[in-house]
Amino acid sequence: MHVGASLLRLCTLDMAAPKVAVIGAGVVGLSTALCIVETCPSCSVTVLSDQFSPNTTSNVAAGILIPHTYPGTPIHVQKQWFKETFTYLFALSNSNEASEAGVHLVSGWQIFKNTPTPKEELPFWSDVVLGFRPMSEAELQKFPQHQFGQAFTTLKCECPPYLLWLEKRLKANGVQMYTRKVADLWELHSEYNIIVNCSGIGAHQLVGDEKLLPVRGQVLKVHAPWVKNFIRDGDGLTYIYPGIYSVTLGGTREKEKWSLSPDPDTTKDIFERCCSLEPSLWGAQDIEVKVGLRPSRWCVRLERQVLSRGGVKLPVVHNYGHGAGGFSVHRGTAKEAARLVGECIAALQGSSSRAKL
Ligand SMILES: Cc1cc2nc3c(=O)[nH]c(=O)nc-3n(C[C@H](O)[C@H](O)[C@H](O)COP(=O)(O)OP(=O)(O)OC[C@H]3O[C@@H](n4cnc5c(N)ncnc54)[C@H](O)[C@@H]3O)c2cc1C
Ligand SMILES: O=C(O)CCC(=O)C(=O)O
Repeated sequence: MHVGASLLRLCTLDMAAPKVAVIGAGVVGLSTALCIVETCPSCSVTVLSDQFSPNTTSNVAAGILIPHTYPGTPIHVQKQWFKETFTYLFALSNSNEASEAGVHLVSGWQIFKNTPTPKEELPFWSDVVLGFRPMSEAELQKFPQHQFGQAFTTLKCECPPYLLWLEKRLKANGVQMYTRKVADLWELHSEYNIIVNCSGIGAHQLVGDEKLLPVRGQVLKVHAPWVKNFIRDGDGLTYIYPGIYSVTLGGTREKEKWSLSPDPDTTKDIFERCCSLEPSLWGAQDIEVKVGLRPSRWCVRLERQVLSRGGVKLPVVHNYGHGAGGFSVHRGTAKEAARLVGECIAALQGSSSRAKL
């Protein structure tokens, strides 16, 4: 569209009902869209995504709420994001929607082969999860290779049902959802007032973010309904997370690897590592292999940006780069993104009333 025509079009967009496009339908995009409609009921929100559940990275995740640390984000901010997410999902797990949303409490152990560092011994999230305490000698007898451990109760999302639950909530709030690959944020400027970028690893190409890199993860989903407790090796590589329908066994963390093809040798290695922690898993059945690319970054990109081209301005809120912890912090970052959308609306309303004078 000609720049002059788009300027005119932008001016005629109704600022009483700002049009917001959220790019991405993973846990971050859907929860951000939901927070926007909750905080700005007059907004008209549309989700645009080239893939929806079941074809997102978010579908591959174990969905456990155990934060990963973003070195470039202050710890108190990360704790706030985690706390808001935990509080939100705890209430959901305690409601009559818990089974549909696939959200439940799960108890278990994080174990260490060597004495942990002080940060590992008392992680920043220890007073957010429930009942965090050192494991007793009797509990540690289950893990003869490990010297130290922590017991606690946290939450887990069964990821595909949780994403569908979010989609259902969005539809009930009048949010439109369209399959569309966005090649350039500017292609949306004549239709929307504000763009919210929740494209996960897709942001590498969409906004050319070279600080955003994939960390490939392979996991197995197995049928082992007798496994009730989670087990996480403190090195973060080997984990067992029982869910409602399957147990997730992990994992791998392969930096800058883009392949989505499962690797059979890795499958065998993951299975053996998990069986050495929980020998009853030798009896597990129906092994399904999944691969996802964690959108990893030094810090989550959660900020406002105003793009400018030929005198036209396009407000953008970025919310991507959640790496290995998207489920753990999604609600907290979605709330902050919605607050930033509110700031964009206030700025647009200010400039449209100035233009009328
Ligand atoms: C094996 C594995 C296990 C994990 N386990 C956990 C866990 O237990 N707990 C936890 O907290 N985290 C976990 N994670 C991390 C978690 O999966 C991610 O942090 C989270 O899914 C990121 O969500 P997202 O919405 O940003 O990305 P995605 O789920 O990848 O969603 C991005 C969306 O953007 C869309 N998109 C991208 N580019 C474009 C474009 N140009 N135009 C239109 N649409 C576009 C995609 O189609 C997709 O819908 C795990 C990750 C992996 C790989
Ligand atoms: O690290 C964990 O324990 C949870 C799984 C996860 O977040 C991951 O594999 O990225």
